[in-house]
Amino acid sequence: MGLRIQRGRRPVAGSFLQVPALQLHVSKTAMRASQKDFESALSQVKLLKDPGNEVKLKLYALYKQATEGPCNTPKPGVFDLINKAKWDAWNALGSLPKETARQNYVDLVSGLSSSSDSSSQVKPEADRKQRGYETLVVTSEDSITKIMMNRPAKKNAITTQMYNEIMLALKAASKDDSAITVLTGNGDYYSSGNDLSNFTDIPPEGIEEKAKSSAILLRDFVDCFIDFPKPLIAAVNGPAVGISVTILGLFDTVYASSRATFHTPFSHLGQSPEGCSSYTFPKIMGPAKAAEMLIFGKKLTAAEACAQGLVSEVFPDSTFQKEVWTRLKAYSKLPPNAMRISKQVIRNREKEKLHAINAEESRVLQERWLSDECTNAVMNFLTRKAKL
Ligand SMILES: CCCCCC/C=C/C(=O)SCCNC(=O)CCNC(=O)[C@H](O)C(C)(C)COP(=O)(O)OP(=O)(O)OC[C@H]1O[C@@H](n2cnc3c(N)ncnc32)[C@H](O)[C@@H]1OP(=O)(O)O
Repeated sequence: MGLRIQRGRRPVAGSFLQVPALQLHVSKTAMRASQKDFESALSQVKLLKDPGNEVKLKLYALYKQATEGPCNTPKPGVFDLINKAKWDAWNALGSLPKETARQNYVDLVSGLSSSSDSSSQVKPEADRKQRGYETLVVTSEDSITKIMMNRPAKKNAITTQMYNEIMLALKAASKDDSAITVLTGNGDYYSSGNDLSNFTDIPPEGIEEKAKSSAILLRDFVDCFIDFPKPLIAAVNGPAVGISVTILGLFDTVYASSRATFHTPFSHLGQSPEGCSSYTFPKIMGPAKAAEMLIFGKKLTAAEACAQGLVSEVFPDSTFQKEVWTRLKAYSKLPPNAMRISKQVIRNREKEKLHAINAEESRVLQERWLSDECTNAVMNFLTRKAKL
């Protein structure tokens, strides 16, 4: 995928080491908590002074998730208050992997130990923060779950790990007690789209296998947006490229900074539209405007994107954060069930169609990734010969 450079020879992992981007694939799993760390945290927790019910619930939930996986017991009755609170806390962790839960447990106990050492209280903010993500900052506050892409130095380019973490964060947000969910970016970009170095991490089975697994990842990723049950809002804080633009058609509301731009340079990259944009964009802006973006890679300003219906409202960059969050805090106080049901009424009849479109777009891209056009475009970027 994007690396069929030596014709007739089977590319192997690491066969392209002269490209500096390739040397960045360092596994971070070594940083995860071991079973020993976990056991030591379990002993340590008994020595702590009472951390309060909220923290105890969090510890309980992480312990259950780390040892048993996702919540697997029936919901206790409404009058069984204590067991229901415990069940809710565990269930809110969704499909958080066992090892991440174990790491979060160890981190939480270590934070509690150091704060009790210095006789200070655990800050509620620290408790509200959901940890365990390396490429995102995920917080829940004021009935809003905020998922912030957090690779500002790389313009929030989406690595394989980030795709997976966004899926996990969305799954957790779909089950937590927030009313609305917001996706945004840290730094000057919203996101520069797919991290092009994803194309360099070729498994020993070869590039066809890489294209296949990437198509599966893409399809799963987009499916999470199609199926997301609560109001989903994008706060587009700066320029957006590629897949970060296409999936906007699956959001319920899109707010943009006046500095944001919207760019889908698929033909330049030898690729084709994804994120259901081959369907949502013509529907939103009409086929002629959609073709200019999706076939010819026309970059839209925030004002143009708003005029064409892709963006709900544009705010001056200087007041973007303040105005957007004030608006969202007001929306988050609306009855959550009514909002969820309204979304279902608006979106549900399209769901099946969107899943079929997503499958088709992913299948077409799987082939595109093996093309010379795509290989050359990705190579040119990675060897610093080309930028958008
Ligand atoms: C599982 C696979 C699913 C795939 C789905 C299909 C998805 C398709 C798409 O999303 S297509 C869009 C792909 N994106 C791009 O082609 C953007 C490439 N980037 C650029 O052209 C430029 O970086 C820029 C215009 C976004 C910003 O330019 P500039 O302001 O001059 O900043 P830098 O180029 O210096 O960027 C800083 C730093 O970030 C790295 N970087 C930025 N974007 C990407 C990216 N998309 N992939 C990889 N790396 C990126 C850039 O290389 C710099 O790194 P460095 O500091 O040099 O180490």
